[in-house]
Amino acid sequence: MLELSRITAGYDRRAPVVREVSLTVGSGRSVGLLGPSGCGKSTLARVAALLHRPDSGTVVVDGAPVRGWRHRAPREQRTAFGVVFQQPRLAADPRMRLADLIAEPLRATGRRNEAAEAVAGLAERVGLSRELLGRRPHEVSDGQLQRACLARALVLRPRWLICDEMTAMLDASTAAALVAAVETYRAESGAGLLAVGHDSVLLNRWCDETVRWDELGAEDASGPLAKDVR
Ligand SMILES: Nc1ncnc2c1ncn2[C@@H]1O[C@H](COP(=O)(O)OP(=O)(O)OP(=O)(O)O)[C@@H](O)[C@H]1O
Repeated sequence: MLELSRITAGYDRRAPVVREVSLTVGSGRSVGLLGPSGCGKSTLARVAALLHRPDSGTVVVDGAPVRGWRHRAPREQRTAFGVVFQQPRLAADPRMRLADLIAEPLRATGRRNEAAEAVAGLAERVGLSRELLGRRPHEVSDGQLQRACLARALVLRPRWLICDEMTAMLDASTAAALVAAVETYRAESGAGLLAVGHDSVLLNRWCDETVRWDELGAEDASGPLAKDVR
């Protein structure tokens, strides 16, 4: 289970963009989080993925409370998450060939020797040809680069996937292919998913449940209004 409780987070402690928000995703479940641009979805997604330390609130991952974010998170917790962002060009080192980009988490965790086999399998899964694997980000389309970013998110076989507007910049067929690749992985691994976006048709079709940002609510003196999604 991924449990976010009373999360307050942002970029200025005096003006947080996420206030006392709670959200729970059951193990192996998929939850779509819908909300308008700028409401704080990405910030909450980054807190959930242990990439952004909240000002207050708690995150519990599969029963273990999170005590540190980013490099302060223990490796076991950090690598439980695969994350895909909206803009692949901001998420990819422009100097790396796609094969190295996909393998980068393996190298970072001392498993370089598994790279060749893992990259070949994942490339097929996300629909990247061998030829594309040898190219650098500026030599491929946004959709091709996002395919590589999804492969990178899957390479450590995470128990949780956080997809933040993963398909927002993609054409319909690439979007469908990436959603299918996520669902194939989830079906075989039992991984849970938090998918953030503003496309209710897509998220309703993709996820077990969807929840709107305004339904997450804030908590007030009379107790929690937050909606749990299990
Ligand atoms: N690095 C940052 N520094 C300062 N403010 C930020 C930063 N990132 C986001 N913000 C601000 O925090 C607020 C919430 O942003 P966030 O990206 O979480 O929203 P969102 O709901 O995901 O929006 P979108 O759907 O447009 O991506 C916005 O007002 C945004 O301008």
